[in-house]
Amino acid sequence: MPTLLSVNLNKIALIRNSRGRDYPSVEHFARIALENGASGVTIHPRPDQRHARNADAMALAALVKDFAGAELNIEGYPSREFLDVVLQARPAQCTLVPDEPGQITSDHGWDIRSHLTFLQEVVAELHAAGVRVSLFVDPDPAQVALAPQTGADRVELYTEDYALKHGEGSHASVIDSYVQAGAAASQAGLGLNAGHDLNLDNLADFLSAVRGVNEVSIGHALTVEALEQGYANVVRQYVAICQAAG
Ligand SMILES: CC(=O)[C@@H](O)[C@H](O)COP(=O)(O)O
Ligand SMILES: NCC(=O)COP(=O)(O)O
Repeated sequence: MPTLLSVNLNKIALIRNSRGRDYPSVEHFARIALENGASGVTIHPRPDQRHARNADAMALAALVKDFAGAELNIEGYPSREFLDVVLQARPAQCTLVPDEPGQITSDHGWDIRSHLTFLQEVVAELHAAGVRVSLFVDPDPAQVALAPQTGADRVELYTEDYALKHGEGSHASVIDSYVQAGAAASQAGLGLNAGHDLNLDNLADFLSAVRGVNEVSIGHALTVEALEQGYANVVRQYVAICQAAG
């Protein structure tokens, strides 16, 4: 089962918002990503709409229908406003992230035990709308083991710590936590996603160690790498790494 790539378009939206016009177009780069082998696209519309906006969710939900099998993944904190956007867009997947509104970026996974009833209610509402649900979690087997109690379909391993250590040449010190968390997902019957700060240098090592990853969602590094190498070229490189991982 190959790992699928979902391209996060947040940073395209960030550049777009800096001029108040639809340039660059999020939809244009979504098409480039999907035309070059990505299996889906991701956005994370935050409360302040600093980059991805609620309207992008509707536009991308329509756009992915032009590509057989392509999926939209909408990430975010399940506020009422966010859930209403997801219910209107009806993406294939919604990834629930425990971010506070003012966070500069996502930096932790759910404490499932202390949010269990809330997550159960949110998952049930999204399932009723036919949306697959993934929970953003730290690489902690104990958290992963709790995830089925929420009704969620998948977990997404938060990979920033791995990425930072890989950049320092010391990822061996943390990779086992991801391996164990991935094994816990498999034992719990959960699908396994991963994301945050993955890049062209660290992705292959992650996928060779953590087996059975269904989907990686990548955006920040991909966008920066594309500034040097071209968007289509970088997407194709990520797809090749995912396919080589088997
Ligand atoms: C949940 C996660 O780790 C990322 O997908 C997040 O969406 C990144 O958000 P920013 O692009 O706002 O940093
Ligand atoms: N869920 C991770 C994601 O969508 C993109 O994270 P990043 O590659 O922008 O760090």
